[in-house]
Amino acid sequence: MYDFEPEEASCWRLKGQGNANAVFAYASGKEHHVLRVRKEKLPENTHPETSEALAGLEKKVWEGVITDWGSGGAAQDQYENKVLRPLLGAECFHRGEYVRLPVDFAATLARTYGLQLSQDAWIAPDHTVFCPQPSQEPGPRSRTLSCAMPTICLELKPKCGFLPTSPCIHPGHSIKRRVPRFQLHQQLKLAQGKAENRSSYNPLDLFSGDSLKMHEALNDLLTCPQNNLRLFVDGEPIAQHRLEQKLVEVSSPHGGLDWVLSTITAILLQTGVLIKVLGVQKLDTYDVEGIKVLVDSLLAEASKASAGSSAQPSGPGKADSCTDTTKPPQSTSEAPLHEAQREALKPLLQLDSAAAFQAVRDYLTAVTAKDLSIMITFRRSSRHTGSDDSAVRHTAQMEVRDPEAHVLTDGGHETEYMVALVDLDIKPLKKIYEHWKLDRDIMWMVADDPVASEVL
Ligand SMILES: O=P(O)(O)O[C@@H]1[C@@H](OP(=O)(O)O)[C@H](OP(=O)(O)O)[C@H](O)[C@H](OP(=O)(O)O)[C@H]1OP(=O)(O)O
Ligand SMILES: Nc1ncnc2c1ncn2[C@@H]1O[C@H](COP(=O)(O)OP(=O)(O)OP(=O)(O)O)[C@@H](O)[C@H]1O
Repeated sequence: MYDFEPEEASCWRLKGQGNANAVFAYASGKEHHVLRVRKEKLPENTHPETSEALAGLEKKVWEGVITDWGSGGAAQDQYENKVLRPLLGAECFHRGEYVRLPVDFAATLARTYGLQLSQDAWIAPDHTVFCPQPSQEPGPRSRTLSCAMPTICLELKPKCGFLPTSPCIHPGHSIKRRVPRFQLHQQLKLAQGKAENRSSYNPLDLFSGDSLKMHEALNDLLTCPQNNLRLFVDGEPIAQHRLEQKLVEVSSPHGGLDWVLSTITAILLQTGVLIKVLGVQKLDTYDVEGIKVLVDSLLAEASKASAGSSAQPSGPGKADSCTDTTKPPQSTSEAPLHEAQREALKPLLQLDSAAAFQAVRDYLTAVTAKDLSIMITFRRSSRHTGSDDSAVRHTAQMEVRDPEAHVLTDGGHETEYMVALVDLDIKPLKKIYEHWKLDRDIMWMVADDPVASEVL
């Protein structure tokens, strides 16, 4: 469908990027696809034997689910199809098609935007626009609502929507049971200069199912969007500092920000997408404090079992050179396991290998759901269709041709919308050690900072 000759690279415009991927839109505007290109990974600071042991364990953990770890995106495809789709439902899923980019094309794109890009990429629908855009020639799918406003896409990265209750959590970390992880992490981000202002956003409110609390959570995201709220207008990404102003501008003839937030809330409730995402997040039942110990023990067992192997008996948390030894040794995180944790961990460490691998898979799957984004794309019709809601819904269903679109009615107006989930990447096993270190750093931060303890 697309020509990936190097001279074609200029047709692709950077639309967004994260840690792991850069996303480009086709500049002609005729096509409604994005190219999501995997960034080149930096060389890792991990002991090679540890990496090998982790890679071996990772294959065992996913045995029977992922059968192809080679290049070509098969592992991600199998993860989405076999693990995520049954849990999250097919509605919000738009799995892209893997493409191996020619080396010259990837290099030209990388040079243009100053990025380090791999050749691994996916073509996916552009979720920030309807197909086709209102300004374009009508096509077979184009008999959509006549629009009074541009297409708005709000992208939410809701993060973890529940408080952990795992008995594997150190009693000294009980704040984790009371304060959402997002707010605890804010503390560390502020201290590290990764966030300029504290966000008051509370994911528990967004996931509450209570429209007033959801409205409030969305309002907090607007006030301080960080990387948890992004705006696209007619497919164009809007700079974070202009987000609120632009949203006011495009929505003011239709009820302004209040209408936008109510619409988003109604869409989230109508689709039930947050309930599904929360269900997957809750597969993290042991917390990283439990899962890290389980992975340590699985690595130790694998090391014992492989005769003659020189693999390290523990994970990178102990073996690599990233461990920060400058932190106070009296911290509960460096202390040996608490008696209560030891007790709580017993059943976990006695699981047979199939159940242990399932526990690790569940944790990793939950992490995907804690990191995904929800793209909500909508536009309001100029037509006033009367006040009989059932009649309106019927008419709307007859007229809206984009199979991805649904319709919401308010005050006789029709709002066409689509919801899509993005960033559904499988998380590598080694991430568990990164999560554990981050968790430890957050706990140090909160324990050591009297202001933090007071604010939280
Ligand atoms: O660990 P967290 O909660 O900070 O989440 C990371 C995100 O940070 P955030 O706190 O949302 O700013 C982080 O987001 P940013 O790149 O900072 O926008 C990534 O999404 C990262 O995932 P990956 O390494 O790209 O696979 C995320 O890592 P995972 O936890 O999903 O492995
Ligand atoms: N199908 C899509 N249509 C339109 N925009 C998209 C699409 N997929 C991704 N994007 C945009 O590109 C951005 C980066 O994509 P993505 O979240 O996949 O990157 P990532 O590196 O995996 O992110 P993270 O750092 O959170 O792990 C998204 O935040 C979103 O704004």
